[in-house]
Amino acid sequence: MSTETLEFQAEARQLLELMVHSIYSNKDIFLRELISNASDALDKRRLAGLQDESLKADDLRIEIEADPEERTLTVRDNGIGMSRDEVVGLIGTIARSGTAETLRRLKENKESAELIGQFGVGFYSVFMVADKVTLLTRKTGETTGVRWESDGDGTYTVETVEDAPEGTSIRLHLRPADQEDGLYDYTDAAKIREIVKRYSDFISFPVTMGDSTLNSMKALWARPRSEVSDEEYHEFYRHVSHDWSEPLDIIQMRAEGTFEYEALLFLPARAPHDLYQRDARHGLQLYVKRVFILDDSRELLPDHLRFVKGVVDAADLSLNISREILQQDRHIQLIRRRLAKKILASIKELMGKDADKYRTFWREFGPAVKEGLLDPSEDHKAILDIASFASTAGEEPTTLADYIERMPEGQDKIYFMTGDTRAQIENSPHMEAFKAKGYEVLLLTDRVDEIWVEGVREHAGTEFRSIARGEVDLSSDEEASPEQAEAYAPVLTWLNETLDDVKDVRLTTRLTSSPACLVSDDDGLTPALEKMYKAMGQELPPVKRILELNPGHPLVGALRTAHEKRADDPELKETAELLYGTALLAEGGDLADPARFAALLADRLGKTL
Ligand SMILES: Nc1ncnc2c1ncn2[C@@H]1O[C@H](COP(=O)(O)OP(=O)(O)OP(=O)(O)O)[C@@H](O)[C@H]1O
Repeated sequence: MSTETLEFQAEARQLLELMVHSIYSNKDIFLRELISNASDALDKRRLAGLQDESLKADDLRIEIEADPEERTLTVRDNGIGMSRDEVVGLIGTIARSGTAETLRRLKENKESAELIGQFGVGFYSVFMVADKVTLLTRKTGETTGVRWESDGDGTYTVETVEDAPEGTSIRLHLRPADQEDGLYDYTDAAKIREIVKRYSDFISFPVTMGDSTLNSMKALWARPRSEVSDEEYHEFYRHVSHDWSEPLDIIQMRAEGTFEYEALLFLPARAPHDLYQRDARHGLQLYVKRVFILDDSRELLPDHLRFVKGVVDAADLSLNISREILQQDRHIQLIRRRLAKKILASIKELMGKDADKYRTFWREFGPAVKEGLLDPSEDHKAILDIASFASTAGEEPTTLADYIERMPEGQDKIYFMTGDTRAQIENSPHMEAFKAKGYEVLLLTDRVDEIWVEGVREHAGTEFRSIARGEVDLSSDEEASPEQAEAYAPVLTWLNETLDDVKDVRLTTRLTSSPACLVSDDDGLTPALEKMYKAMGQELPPVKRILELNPGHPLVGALRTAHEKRADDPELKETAELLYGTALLAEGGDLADPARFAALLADRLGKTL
């Protein structure tokens, strides 16, 4: 049979290069990766046998064979195997999105181990310890197999073979041991045993070498927490998540009664790069009575908790359950609700017992968790209980409970403003009266904040209130007097007619130092929302806001007087435009016609000199 020589895809080649010039000090992990892959293949094989009588599988196992003379190590499984196309597609390429970006960062970065864990080097890690790798595989149901071979340089060969056993065997031609470089003698039985025990003890198939079985095969989620070491949990976490960093928290639960299940869940310590990509792989592994059924089961978690990793083992589901059924199954919906509740409760506990971990969690996953506030069927209180927000009270984010606790006499609302950056909001004119009064304002800069504040009205009995919306209701000593209102009525009416882009013009006590600001109606769209809708392709009539004027500002006072004296002066109209433009700029908004604004301003400045 002819042998074909193919090139690794560019990104795969870069990753291989990193492997060959080994960026890890711990090379032992190659074996964990091989066993992990073999275990996944066996899971699939077992399931195929359960779903189709004719494929019944027995004696599923992983065999390790070392040959000190030849300096080879072989890891063999009788799992599902790979077709020729799969070998080329899965081993020769890295399909995961974001790989190029991650590789670029890896090259520059020292936190490489953590970064690389985000997409898992998996199979390629063999090139840390081997200078030649031969993979022989035959997929269940196919008659011919494939031999794949590579030295870890830019190319590999594939050929069809007639007599391959079902499953996959991977033979490593080991590099010479070099203890200083962390490269051990991987034909040494004691070393192999140590590695398997340490990293792969929980694997549910026997891992054998000669006559002995090296692992205990105990399902971790079925063991009491007190009997499992942190190290074992962490290894298991790596197996299910492909993430090399340690999880922030471990959540275990068991439901007994009419519908029994066990769950072992992990909160990761960092967000994967694809957390906000629709088609990304998220979700839990589903087992039925210790048998692996499905990977990435998003149905087991609400979307806003999609980053949680782990396993659910349900006792009463059918082994034939499909994703489609999963979506509608009443029990699954029940599990999802219970898991969500338990996860939020665990995060709340984490807030109390380890503030640092909680802060890391919220920094990484807060924006995702807040998506839950967009779903009316979710428990908003439970989500807001574990949320924190940037605030004018200090550099550190605050919880709502702490905010409410700090509210001074007279304040009865949770004030917030949304925007792109903290600085932009803090310097916005809307803030002035709140600063003056000493009222704390939450600074909401995540995109999702723009949306949830539209629907969520209160927390723990205290209303939310945007400081850029509606009339300001701060009880102020400087309320506009009836005389003032009367004096300003003509100029306000005139401004309203003159400025096409505003829906109303009124006086405010919101401002202390700026002349003007723009606010949305109580039920009107905000500019950020308008932008979002437009980005989604929705046609909207232009959204108009209200121009609020500070009667205490000299410019506003002078405009009123000028209007009284010479209402027809065309320059007054330009002043009105400048006033509106300034209000827009001050909040970080975009002018419709910046060139015109600049020309008007330059003209005015010229006249002052
Ligand atoms: N022993 C095996 N039997 C069957 N398929 C395998 C085997 N080893 C690898 N594969 C296939 O090759 C793919 C790529 O493996 P690789 O280890 O590089 O990445 P991965 O397992 O998908 O991810 P990670 O490395 O993050 O665990 C696997 O997803 C699997 O489909």
